[in-house]
Amino acid sequence: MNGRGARGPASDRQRPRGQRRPPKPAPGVAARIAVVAALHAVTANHRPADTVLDDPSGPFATLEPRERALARAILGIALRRHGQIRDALGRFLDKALPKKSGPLGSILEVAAAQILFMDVADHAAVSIAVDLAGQDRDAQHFKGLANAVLRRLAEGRDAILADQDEAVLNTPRWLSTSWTAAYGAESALSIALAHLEEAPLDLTARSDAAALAERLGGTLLPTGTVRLLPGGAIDALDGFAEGAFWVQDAAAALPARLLGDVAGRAVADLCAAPGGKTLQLAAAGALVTAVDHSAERLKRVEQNLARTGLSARLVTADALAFDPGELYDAVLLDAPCSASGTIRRHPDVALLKRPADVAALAELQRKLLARAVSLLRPGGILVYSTCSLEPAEGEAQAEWALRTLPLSPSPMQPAEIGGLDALCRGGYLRSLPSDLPADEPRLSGLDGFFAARFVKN
Ligand SMILES: C[S@@+](CC[C@H](N)C(=O)[O-])C[C@H]1O[C@@H](n2cnc3c(N)ncnc32)[C@H](O)[C@@H]1O
Repeated sequence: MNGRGARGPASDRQRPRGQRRPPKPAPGVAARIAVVAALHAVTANHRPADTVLDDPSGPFATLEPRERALARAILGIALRRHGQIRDALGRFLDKALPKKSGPLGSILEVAAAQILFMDVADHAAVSIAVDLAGQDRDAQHFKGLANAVLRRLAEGRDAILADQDEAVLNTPRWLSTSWTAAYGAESALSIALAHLEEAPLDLTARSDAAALAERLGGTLLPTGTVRLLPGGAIDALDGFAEGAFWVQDAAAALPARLLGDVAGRAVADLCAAPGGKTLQLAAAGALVTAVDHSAERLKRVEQNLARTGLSARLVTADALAFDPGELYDAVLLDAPCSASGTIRRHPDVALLKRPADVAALAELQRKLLARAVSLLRPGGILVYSTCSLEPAEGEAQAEWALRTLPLSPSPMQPAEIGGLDALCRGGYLRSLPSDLPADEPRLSGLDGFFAARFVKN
């Protein structure tokens, strides 16, 4: 969006002396302004939602906690149900919106997210949207259109929702084609449906997972993860400040465990930030060297280590050029990937990623695999993992590594991951968002993850 009229009020410092403070937006309006800007940043400027949410000069930065929580909820739905929202709006638009309509598209989508999927009064969603359009130089010409479309949407809501195929509409075709080929039509559908639910809050305990589950009233999964319902401030949870846990999806916590007993062993954690696996390895007594090329992201690892009282050597470097002059007992390569396994947690991934990204990342992953092997002593263990559902970033890479690099397979056993047979596919770890179902959808599922273990010849 061009932001005119949709920006927050100027700070007191910037305001000329004597000028009156502009009126504070009515409750809920600041949240909608921020969501419109954030949605536009994702869909038009292709920025990952997390970078927009965390941007200190971004649209969420000045929101008060209550507005922020509302804005996050609306943005989450607008991204997760983006295909349905666009389909629904399209039913009332004869043609594409004019190019010179400013943030009108995002304003309509944000209002539609509320009308279709949230417990918000229709008239409030419509009137705020029309007001926001009115405040923008370009969108103001379409106030009438916005009003008419959104009113008709509210009237037709039930019939539209009954008519839509939510799994199809919210899943890009190339992803459903890939999942159908890899896992079958039934599983592809289950994955798409799992993506419509918010993911649970998963925690890894620094030491005693059972005690942490009891302390927080969470569920202890067979894999050792403590699971809570999503929502609420993580830093307000009992034990956060003292570093009793860190946030980590239950599937993301499995690859580090495949390295076995690492106490006293030299382990390189390549592509380590924000450090969930570094913390696991350090907590298990490994001498960890955590490598990431992003100094910014390594700061998060540093903060997490400080909070949990754990230690690791942090190295800012391109893993492809990392040359420590020593060999490691084990290497964990949690490679950069399309992240298509994390769509439940990051619904923007479905909107931002393209098949070409998978191809480019697969090439990088092979280079990183070769580098990882060169850092291992003979007999050392390599675990390669990605949070992707695409076999091109998982199984195909493991098969390539076995054909090309001095590696032997080391198939994993279900007992190593809490006895979850279903996740042990062909000796590899392969989790799907539809795995580990529970009665409460928001306590169900896992990130889509792949991991393979090898021994260096
Ligand atoms: C999937 S994330 C890693 C998540 C992390 N292992 C964890 O458990 O928290 C991938 C990371 O790879 C890093 N990365 C990407 N390319 C890299 C490279 N060539 N060398 C080092 N790090 C790289 C990114 O900065 C990012 O932090």
